[in-house]
Amino acid sequence: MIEVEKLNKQYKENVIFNNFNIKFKDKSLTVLLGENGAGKSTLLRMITALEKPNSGKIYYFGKILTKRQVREEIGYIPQEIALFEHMTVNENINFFKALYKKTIPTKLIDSYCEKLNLSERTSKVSSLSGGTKRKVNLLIGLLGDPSILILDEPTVGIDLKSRYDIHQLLNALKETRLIILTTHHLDEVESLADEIKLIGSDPFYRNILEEKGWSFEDSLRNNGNLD
Ligand SMILES: Nc1ncnc2c1ncn2[C@@H]1O[C@H](COP(=O)(O)OP(=O)(O)OP(=O)(O)O)[C@@H](O)[C@H]1O
Repeated sequence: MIEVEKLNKQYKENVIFNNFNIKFKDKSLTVLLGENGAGKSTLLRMITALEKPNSGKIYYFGKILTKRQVREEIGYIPQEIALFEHMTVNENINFFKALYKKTIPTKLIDSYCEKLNLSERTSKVSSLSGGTKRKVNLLIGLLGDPSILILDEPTVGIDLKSRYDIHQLLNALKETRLIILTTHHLDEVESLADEIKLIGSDPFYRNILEEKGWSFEDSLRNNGNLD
């Protein structure tokens, strides 16, 4: 479980979170929904210890962790693809593997690649499609065997088949870990979400979720950040 308590975050005069509380359950995938600028990426970066809140606490499985412990516990897959383009997929895997204290065995990497339909392991990243690059980006985030996986729009701008492959793997992974994901795709919400948390103020999202009959938590409103 991740518990965010009384979190405050502002950029100069721009208040993003005001005494904000939210919880994420273990062994489930939570989708964070909200319009552009709602604060989804900011929240994920604070959970990942890449950014500091102005005040507030974040508990990971009941404990406060140091920055280094957070990095060991979390696999963070950012919106931007962060790979070495001039290296092959396998060379990227080996490079990033070397940065971790503990890593997953080669057999598990092979099995993740199989689930992702990722066969171009000896090709240079620069020659890969956008969808395949996103698959490799996800794979890199898994190398340290994280108990928490955080993905910021992992399937943005890719074809349906690649998105399906990524969904297959995420659906298998969520059985054993805590996953938080942001997306703007409703089909992604439908095929992946165990929990939906809305953090935007745009009524469009609220209305569409109600129309679909999906249960969701209205996080900013529950926290008194909205009227
Ligand atoms: N480093 C920063 N400096 C100043 N303002 C920032 C910074 N990062 C984010 N913001 C502001 O914080 C707000 C929330 O941004 P954030 O990127 O978290 O939104 P988001 O919900 O992830 O949006 P998107 O769906 O577009 O990714 C926005 O108003 C943004 O302009």
